[in-house]
Amino acid sequence: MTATKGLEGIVAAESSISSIIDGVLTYRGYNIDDLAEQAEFEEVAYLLWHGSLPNREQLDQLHKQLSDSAKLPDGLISQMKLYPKEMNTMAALRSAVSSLALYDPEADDMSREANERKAVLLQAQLPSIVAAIARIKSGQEPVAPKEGVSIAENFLYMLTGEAPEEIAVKAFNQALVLHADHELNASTFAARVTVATLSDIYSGVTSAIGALKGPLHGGANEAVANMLYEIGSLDETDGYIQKKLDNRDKIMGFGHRVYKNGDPRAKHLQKMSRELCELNNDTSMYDMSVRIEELVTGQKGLKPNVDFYSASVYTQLGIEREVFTPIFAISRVSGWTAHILEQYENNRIIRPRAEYTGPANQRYIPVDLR
Ligand SMILES: CC(=O)SCCNC(=O)CCNC(=O)[C@H](O)C(C)(C)COP(=O)(O)OP(=O)(O)OC[C@H]1O[C@@H](n2cnc3c(N)ncnc32)[C@H](O)[C@@H]1OP(=O)(O)O
Ligand SMILES: O=C([O-])CC(=O)C(=O)O
Repeated sequence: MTATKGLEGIVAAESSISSIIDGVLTYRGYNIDDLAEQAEFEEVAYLLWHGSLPNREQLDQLHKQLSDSAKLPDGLISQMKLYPKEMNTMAALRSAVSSLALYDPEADDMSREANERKAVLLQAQLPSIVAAIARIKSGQEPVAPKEGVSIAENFLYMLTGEAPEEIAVKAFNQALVLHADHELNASTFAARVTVATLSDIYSGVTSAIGALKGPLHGGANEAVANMLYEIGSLDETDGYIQKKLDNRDKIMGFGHRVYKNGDPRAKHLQKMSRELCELNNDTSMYDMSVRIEELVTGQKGLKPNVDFYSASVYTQLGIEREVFTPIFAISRVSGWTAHILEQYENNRIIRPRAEYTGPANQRYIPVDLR
């Protein structure tokens, strides 16, 4: 038995949710480019869960279900207020989502209907949790969700307490669409491994959040923003990046296990980043990002992934860096829950083997004789 490090190239599940073939990403057969330009995030969530786009009536019904479910249990808000102010926002999100199960009397109901209902509930409540965590961390009261508005608008409203501009809602909606699902990425795999033991959907999403937190996965968007702040200006960019390249350090937001010729989501985020920077009359962050791309792609052949330009997009929307990875989770929970539902439908416990590399034939010596 020989192990493949990082399971590279291993096909570990069948799935009909999203595909990456020859560098083209589709959700249920729809090209991500079309969805990014035209779809509302709620339509995409429906598509991932049900396999087809909703008609007007189905979409209206989903909007209503999401709106009805967006308010958080009072007990959860009280609990989040007790988290230390220095909390890591992804750790707080992980704890809060785990706690959500305690407030759901159907948490362990494994019927398809109950799990679909919980998928909608998680999709509705994650934005409310993330906005509440961000506000509590900065010493502000959480803002209750608004009725009858989209997830993108509601999240930006709950974050600031003010009605967001139309352009911000449009950009944020597009970012949500672009992050919604991505085949068997690490967090989705973690979710599937967890629920394949027939554990509940909350456990699956909690595992996924833990996996997304790492800087090699979703945590890279915050790490990119930290890098841009550390560099500070276009003039400093070449020196900073060259030093990292010479030291063979990783440059966050570049490279991908599957895409070797570029991530199809990055161009949309790059365009959005440029437009928002121009609108804000300050293109310095965009200019720095483009220069970093020139250097890293030029010297290492590595292309930006979804996390690279999303950092400047969220910054231009006035969002704090520590909320970037939780925002990823707000979108990806649609994909995680779709994969969890798919796993339950055709389940077998996921239990691979390890190639043993430790010592053999050890003799036990009692503790006082060692
Ligand atoms: C939503 C997402 O999860 S997208 C990914 C977000 N993560 C990041 O942006 C973090 C930076 N990127 C990386 O760490 C990696 O490219 C990953 C984790 C995305 C993919 O990892 P893997 O498929 O295991 O690629 P691996 O790390 O083996 O890279 C292959 C080679 O490219 C190099 N490389 C890969 N990414 C980078 C990078 N960002 N900067 C510099 N060098 C890199 C590696 O050092 C390695 O070089 P070597 O063969 O000389 O040792
Ligand atoms: O697929 C991956 O390995 C990481 C990724 O881009 C994502 O989860 O969106």
